[in-house]
Amino acid sequence: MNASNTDFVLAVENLTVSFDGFKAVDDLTLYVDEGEIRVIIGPNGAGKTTVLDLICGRTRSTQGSIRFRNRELTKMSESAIVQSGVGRKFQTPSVYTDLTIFENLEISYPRGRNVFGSLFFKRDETVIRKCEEVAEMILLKDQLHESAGLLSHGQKQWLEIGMLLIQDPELLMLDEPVAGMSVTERQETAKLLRRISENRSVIVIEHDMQFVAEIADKVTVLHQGKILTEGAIDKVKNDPKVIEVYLGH
Ligand SMILES: Nc1ncnc2c1ncn2[C@@H]1O[C@H](COP(=O)(O)OP(=O)(O)OP(=O)(O)O)[C@@H](O)[C@H]1O
Repeated sequence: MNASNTDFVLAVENLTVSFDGFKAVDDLTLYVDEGEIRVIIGPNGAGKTTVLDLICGRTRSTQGSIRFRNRELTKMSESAIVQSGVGRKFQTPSVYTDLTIFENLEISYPRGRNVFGSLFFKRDETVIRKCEEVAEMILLKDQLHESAGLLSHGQKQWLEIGMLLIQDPELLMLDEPVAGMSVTERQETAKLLRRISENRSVIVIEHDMQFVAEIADKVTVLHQGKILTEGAIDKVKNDPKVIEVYLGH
């Protein structure tokens, strides 16, 4: 049986990308389950960000396949990948600081995204409800009509997650979501990701091992573009190979 036609939300198989002969991702195979939080860890330059870039279509693969709900993504445009249900958050928050939290969420609502959508965009009950629902999830309901510029760094990260959630992605990818956050914000983010994964899968790149232990269903350790090991956090953090190339440093 071809392993690609499975119940996995995401099936990455034999994925390779070469930059001038250098394989940043090298024959990578990984599968992500429904409702799973997968954390990718590994030393600098291991290829973690490149894997997310490949999945969201920002970087084109040299070889291999990426199937999301059994649809091949490697030939699709970035926007088609977003529309198929893959959301990606980059490291630096990019919220509109001169708009309110509500407005930030509203402009991210799928109908408002293209030229025609925004021309005919009407603020109806559905949109308002959805913005409120997402604001509650990201702990910003009480500040809904305040300026996003007043939010802390951590809250801006949550708002950006909310701007993705409003599009209802089935797979959400986050690059170092707790970088620069306070301890309390980290704990809240862990709870937030748990709530988010109740009805979608999440891939997170993270260095903070305490946070990884709190959220990960499964950890994939990348090293030189390949999987060094994969499994539950306890297995991974005690693996001598992982200690040697990553945790011991
Ligand atoms: N567009 C590109 N052109 C050339 N080399 C690239 C490109 N993108 C990434 N690389 C190289 O691929 C390797 C993997 O980079 P990547 O950013 O994916 O690593 P990472 O594991 O995310 O590291 P970090 O933890 O530092 O963010 C690095 O050596 C990087 O310089």
